[in-house]
Amino acid sequence: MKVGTHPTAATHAHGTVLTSAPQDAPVDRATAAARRVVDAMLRTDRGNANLDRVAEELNSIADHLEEHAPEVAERLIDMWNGEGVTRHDPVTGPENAIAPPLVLEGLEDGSVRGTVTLTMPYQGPPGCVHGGVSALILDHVLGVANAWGGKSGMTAKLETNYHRPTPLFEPLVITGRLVSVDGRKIRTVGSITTADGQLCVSVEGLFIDKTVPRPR
Ligand SMILES: CCCCCCCCCC(=O)SCCNC(=O)CCNC(=O)[C@H](O)C(C)(C)COP(=O)(O)OP(=O)(O)OC[C@H]1O[C@@H](n2cnc3c(N)ncnc32)[C@H](O)[C@@H]1OP(=O)(O)O
Repeated sequence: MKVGTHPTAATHAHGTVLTSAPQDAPVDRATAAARRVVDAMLRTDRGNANLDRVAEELNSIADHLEEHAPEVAERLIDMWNGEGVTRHDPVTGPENAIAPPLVLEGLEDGSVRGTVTLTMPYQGPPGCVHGGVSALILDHVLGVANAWGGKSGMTAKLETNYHRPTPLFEPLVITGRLVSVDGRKIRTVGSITTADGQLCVSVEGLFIDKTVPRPR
C-alpha cells in the first residue's frame, strides 16, 4: 500500500471508511454467499442435511470457478492493480470469504475503529474466538491504523495479551492507533473489547517501514 494514496487522519475527515465497502457486484454477492456456506456448514444438522448432495453441488461450483481461474501470477497482478484499499485481504476484504469482513473507520484522534460479530468459523474455546483469529484481526487493524497515521510498514513483532475469553455471537469493538515513529520503527497498539467495554485482547505491534513490491 502506498501511504500517499491512502486516506490519513491529516487529510481526511473523522469517520472516513478505510476498508472496501461491499458493493452490489457479482463477486461481492458470490463471496457473501460462500461466507454463508462456511458458517452454515458448521451449524447444519450433520445427519439430516443431505451432505452428500451438498458436497456434489459445492464441488461443481468449485470446478466452475477453477475452470475460469487465470494463472496465479496473472491473478496476483490483477489483485494488486490500482491504488487504495485491498478487496481480498482476510480481515476486511469483501472478495475474501474467510474475512468476517470487518469495516473500519478512521477517527480524528488518529485511531481506527470497527465493530464485528464473529460466529462459529472463528471459534477457539467453546463459544469463544480463536486466539489466532484475534491476532490476525489485530495485525491487520494495526496495519490500517498505521496507514491512517500516515506511515506504513511490515509487522516485525506483535505482542498479544489475552485478558479474558473473547465471545462469539456478540458485537466486538476493534481499535488500533499508531503511537510513535522512530526512524523506520513504527509502534502501534490495538484492542478487542466487548460492546460494554470489557477488554478481551490487547496488542502492541512493532512495524518496520518497508514496502514489498507489487506483482507486475
Ligand atoms: C491500508 C493498508 C492496510 C494493510 C494492512 C496489512 C497489515 C498486514 C501486516 C502483515 O501481515 S505484514 C506480514 C508479516 N510480516 C512479515 O512478513 C515481516 C517479515 N520480516 C521482514 O520482512 C523483516 O524482518 C523486517 C521488514 C521486519 C525487518 O527487516 P529489515 O531488514 O528491513 O530491517 P532490519 O533487520 O535492518 O531492522 C531494522 C530495525 O528494526 C529492528 N527490528 C527488526 N525486526 C525486529 C523484531 N522482530 N523485533 C525487534 N526489533 C526488530 C532491528 O533491530 C533494527 O533496529 P535498529 O535500527 O535499532 O538496529
